[in-house]
Amino acid sequence: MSAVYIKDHSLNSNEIERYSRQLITPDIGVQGQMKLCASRVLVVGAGGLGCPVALYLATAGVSVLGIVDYDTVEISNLHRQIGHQESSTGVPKAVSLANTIKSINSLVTVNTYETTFTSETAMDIIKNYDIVVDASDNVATRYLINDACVLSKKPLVSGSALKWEGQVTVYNYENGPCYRCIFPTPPPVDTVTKCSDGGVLGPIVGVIGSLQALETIKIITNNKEGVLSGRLLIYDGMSAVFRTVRIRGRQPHCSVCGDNPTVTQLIDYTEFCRSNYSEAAGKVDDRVEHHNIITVQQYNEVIKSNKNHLLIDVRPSNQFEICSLPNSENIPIEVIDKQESIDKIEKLINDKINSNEDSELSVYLLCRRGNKSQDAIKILDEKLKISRDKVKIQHIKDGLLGWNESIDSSFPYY
Ligand SMILES: Nc1ncnc2c1ncn2[C@@H]1O[C@H](COP(=O)(O)OP(=O)(O)OP(=O)(O)O)[C@@H](O)[C@H]1O
Ligand SMILES: [Zn+2]
Repeated sequence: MSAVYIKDHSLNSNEIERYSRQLITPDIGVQGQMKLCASRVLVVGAGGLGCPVALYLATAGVSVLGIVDYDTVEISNLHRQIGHQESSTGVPKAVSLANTIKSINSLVTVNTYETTFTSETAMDIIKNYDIVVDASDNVATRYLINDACVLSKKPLVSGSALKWEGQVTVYNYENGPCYRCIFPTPPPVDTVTKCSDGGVLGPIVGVIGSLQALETIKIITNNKEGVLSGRLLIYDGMSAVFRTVRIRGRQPHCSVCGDNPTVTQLIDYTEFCRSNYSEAAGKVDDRVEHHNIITVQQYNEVIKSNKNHLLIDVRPSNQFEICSLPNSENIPIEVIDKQESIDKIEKLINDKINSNEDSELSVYLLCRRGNKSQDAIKILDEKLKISRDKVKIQHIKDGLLGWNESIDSSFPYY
């Protein structure tokens, strides 16, 4: 499988001065620096991982850096995406990161792609680079990058981070496994926790992104022995523990890098993974009956008309504490099926009905994006013993993100 042959580039005095501390390092040397100064690396994602990766590769003297990101900088990115500034809010992330890089190392050529990396765009972009770094945040993009790397015979430096933990490995290097050898099928959509749901600490993505940059430097400088191929490095930031575990080698039956591959060109990864190329946009499909759905606009009318109703917010309590709509009760989805919660909901319903006897009571379920609130409908439909004559249960489509977008932009978006 793919090795990397980077031609040498003789160093000029500027480069010798700038990279002096690095080029005297054992196993780098002038030869290694010459390789770095001739190398071309593509970084997909200019977020939490992509910022440290691109910054360290640029400062190490990579010749050409490609940066792909379809998104723009937001204030909530700045706690960890250290290649962007407050003044870049609203600017495409690829451009913002490129500007930061150029202000640190003007010797580097930065190509920006302010676009989504898709099956249509991937091969055309990748062909200009020697190595690809996956700094994205969603499963569809991970499979896409993997397959594009296998098909174009390029090593892939992969990283991920969530909460207090992160992982790094190198795929498709010197006959090592690819991402599909380890994960032949995508995980069920519901089991994927996202940074925007689970949170992540800046220093965690900083550590993982730095390790990705280091693996890339080892590949470029031909330090083959140390490359993290066939091994997975796991960092637990809370316990301050690094572990490296062996993972499966290349699988002869792998559908893309195996002996008789069935994937011989890029496919539709959004269909394959039943999710899209955007972690945040993650369109939520309607999974409940039409009469169980209310829009944020309709809920706004409910509030304005003072209609008797019960609002249950099913997000985790730590999210509820940050911000919530007025008069909402927090019963997290994780515990809503417990008898204690059901009893509590029945009591809340009865209290509301008794306070306003002749009206029908609507119970509205709310979460961040309108996904878990649909699960809650199904659970309550099954568990609530209370008569449905006077009680109607609905979920608020698009959840609090929809509320922020369409009703109240001052409601914290996070
Ligand atoms: N297929 C893709 N094409 C281009 N950029 C992508 C693709 N998939 C993911 N990205 C980018 O990768 C980056 C991942 O970084 P990260 O998760 O730290 O950022 P984020 O999406 O801004 O996070 P948050 O969830 O806080 O909004 C994002 O900037 C995202 O736009
Ligand atoms: Zn494989």
